[in-house]
Amino acid sequence: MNTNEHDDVIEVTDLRRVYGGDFEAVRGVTFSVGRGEVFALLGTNGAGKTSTVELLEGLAPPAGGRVRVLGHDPYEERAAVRPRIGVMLQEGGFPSELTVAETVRMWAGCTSGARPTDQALDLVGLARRSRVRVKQLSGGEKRRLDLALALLGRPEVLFLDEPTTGLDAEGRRDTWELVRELRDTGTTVLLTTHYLEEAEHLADRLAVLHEGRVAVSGTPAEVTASQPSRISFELPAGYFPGDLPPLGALGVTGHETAGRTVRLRTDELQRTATGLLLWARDERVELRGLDVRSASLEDAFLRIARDAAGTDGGSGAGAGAGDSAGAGDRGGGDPGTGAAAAKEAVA
Ligand SMILES: Nc1ncnc2c1ncn2[C@@H]1O[C@H](COP(=O)(O)OP(=O)(O)OP(=O)(O)O)[C@@H](O)[C@H]1O
Repeated sequence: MNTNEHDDVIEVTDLRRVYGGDFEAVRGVTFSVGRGEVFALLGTNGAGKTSTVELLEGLAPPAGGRVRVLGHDPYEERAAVRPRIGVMLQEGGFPSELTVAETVRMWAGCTSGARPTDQALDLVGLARRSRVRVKQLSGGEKRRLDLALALLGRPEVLFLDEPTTGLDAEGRRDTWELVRELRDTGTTVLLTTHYLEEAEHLADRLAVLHEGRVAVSGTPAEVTASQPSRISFELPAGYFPGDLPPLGALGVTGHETAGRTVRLRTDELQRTATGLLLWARDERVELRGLDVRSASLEDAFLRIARDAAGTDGGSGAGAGAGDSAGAGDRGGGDPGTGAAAAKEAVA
């Protein structure tokens, strides 16, 4: 048994899952999660997140590779693992005629060392709704009830499959706060999410899955560091792209122009921004609409989706084609178009 604080509580090595004998939904996934860490699995629809998490929960045996949760095989040694984990599935499926409190009490009957019902409901902000029938709860309240049940046995490891889907902004923030509190008291949390800001706010580390494989992993900062920062502005009246200072000398790695809007990519945001502002000062012009931003997790995520969809003859996905020239490379060079399309593909 793991007792060391720094032990990996979850270890996944070359994990595989096959459906119907020939469809490989999980194709060699490897990652580990340390005690007290929040780890997020992100990915496009159908990337294999739920398929992976179900193997960690011991709901099915893997087709290949190895899973250990708290040092045990969660499928073969289910009895050793199950009492120490909490699971919040995507679909709860409770009897709809029971009240909220009755549902918790029923669940508590199958859970050793369960928290008192009031405490469990209080944790997720459902105490006031304890006498309401489950069928009368809103979608977001049902997600909270799911979470209360997952927390009932004071789990060492918590699996949360899209925990905030259907919650309003306040409910989402409350859930994040709760997850942080649990993490701070030593609970290990593995969550899947479609919300990139959720991963950015909550996760100590994350992995982005794509088509059953880990496309990128690391801390949110590490993952975003692999993406360029962006600067955009309107060309001052009477100026052409060729009038700008030599962009390569400012650290610009790519640029495109759409109408009067210039968009630059750079790995050296401060150097590029400084050079541009000094140029504007010397020219005595204003850079209207100036927007300077570091890469976000969303940029990294969209790039993965875009790369995956990038075999369609070079439309929005080929925004890099605009890297070579200053003037006139518009249309397909508009990264907004490509990003929006990619975002739709992953929404
Ligand atoms: N029981 C099943 N039988 C056959 N194929 C399945 C089964 N469950 C999932 N799949 C397929 O396996 C792939 C991975 O599905 P999975 O649900 O793990 O993805 P996901 O990343 O959780 O997706 P989402 O974000 O849409 O929930 C998909 O192509 C899906 O259609």
